[in-house]
Amino acid sequence: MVVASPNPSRAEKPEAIELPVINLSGERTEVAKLITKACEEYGFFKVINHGVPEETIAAMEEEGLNFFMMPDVEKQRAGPAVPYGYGRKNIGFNGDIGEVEYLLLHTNPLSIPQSSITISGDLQKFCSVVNVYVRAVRGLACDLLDLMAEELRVQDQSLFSKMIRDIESDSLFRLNHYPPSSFHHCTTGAVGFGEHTDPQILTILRSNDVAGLQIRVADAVWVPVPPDPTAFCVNVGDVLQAMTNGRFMSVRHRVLTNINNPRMSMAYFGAPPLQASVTAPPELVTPHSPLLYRPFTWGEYKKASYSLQLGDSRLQLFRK
Ligand SMILES: C=C1C[C@]23C[C@@]1(O)CC[C@H]2[C@@]12CC[C@H](O)[C@@](C)(C(=O)O1)[C@H]2[C@@H]3C(=O)O
Ligand SMILES: O=C(O)CCC(=O)C(=O)O
Ligand SMILES: [Fe+2]
Repeated sequence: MVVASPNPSRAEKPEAIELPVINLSGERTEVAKLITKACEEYGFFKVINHGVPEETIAAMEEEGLNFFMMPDVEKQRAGPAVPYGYGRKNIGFNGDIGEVEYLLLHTNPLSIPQSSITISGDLQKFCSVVNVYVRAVRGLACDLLDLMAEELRVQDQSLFSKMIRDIESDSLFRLNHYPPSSFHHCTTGAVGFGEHTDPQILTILRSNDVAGLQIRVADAVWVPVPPDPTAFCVNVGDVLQAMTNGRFMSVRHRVLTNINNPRMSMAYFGAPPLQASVTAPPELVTPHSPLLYRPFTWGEYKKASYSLQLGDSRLQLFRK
């Protein structure tokens, strides 16, 4: 378990930055401290001994790979991703493009497009595997959010987690597939998913054993996140930055494609219900740290996000 300490020269040496890896089987208060520190410093950490069963992960990975291996016509039956379904290259609705194909689903209830009768061969099995996986990673996200609330001394310790436990939660699940770059003379990959922050509360992400994810540290340097089959990556999203009154920061990240191997990632985006109000609790607002963002609903924030481009800093629009 290593947490890099602030170091003025680290911006010049990305390889010297050790991203936090937190062992969830450690002592509760110690784990809560490490998580909070990582959210303040990076808005990002990895977790190991997370409790999500290996079979659940393996089954989801298998379904994901089967889906992306299907012929284009079959995959396209699950599209276009407007707003949910199969998409390729186009990300969002404002001209963002990446070397990626994806399946984007709403989780409450699972939004499998009606026309995609052949998803992965057996639609019912696909849905059941996704539902089991989503339940497991949502559980992990809730545990992490409760630890954060505890360490931040927020009175209602389920303040964050209850938003994604809500039956009306607007959470999403996304499978991304990045084919290897075809530019043989390049040593670095193409942009698979351009730089952005995730708008939601918390993202629980994992990938196959192929690198590509990078996070932006100290607004200065892109740090590669090595793939790790035993870990989940956790991203702080914009809503959690607002709800912690700027104490946690939503992490900017991007994906570069690998020149030899296909990368597949699976992301759960824990979000509030559309009508839920997003603001920092009074415990995190003091004369020293006045309220940074005006209260907004998740629906309002989501609408603003979708009207902007991937890399835009949307929270700025809500600064007081
Ligand atoms: C360009 C866009 C794609 C995105 C919606 C947005 O307008 C800005 C945020 C993007 C993002 C990033 C995290 C998730 O992958 C995502 C599903 C989300 O909620 O916000 C995507 C959106 C998308 O691909 O539709
Ligand atoms: O593919 C990845 O590792 C990250 C994808 C991502 O950032 C996203 O889907 O929002
Ligand atoms: Fe993301």
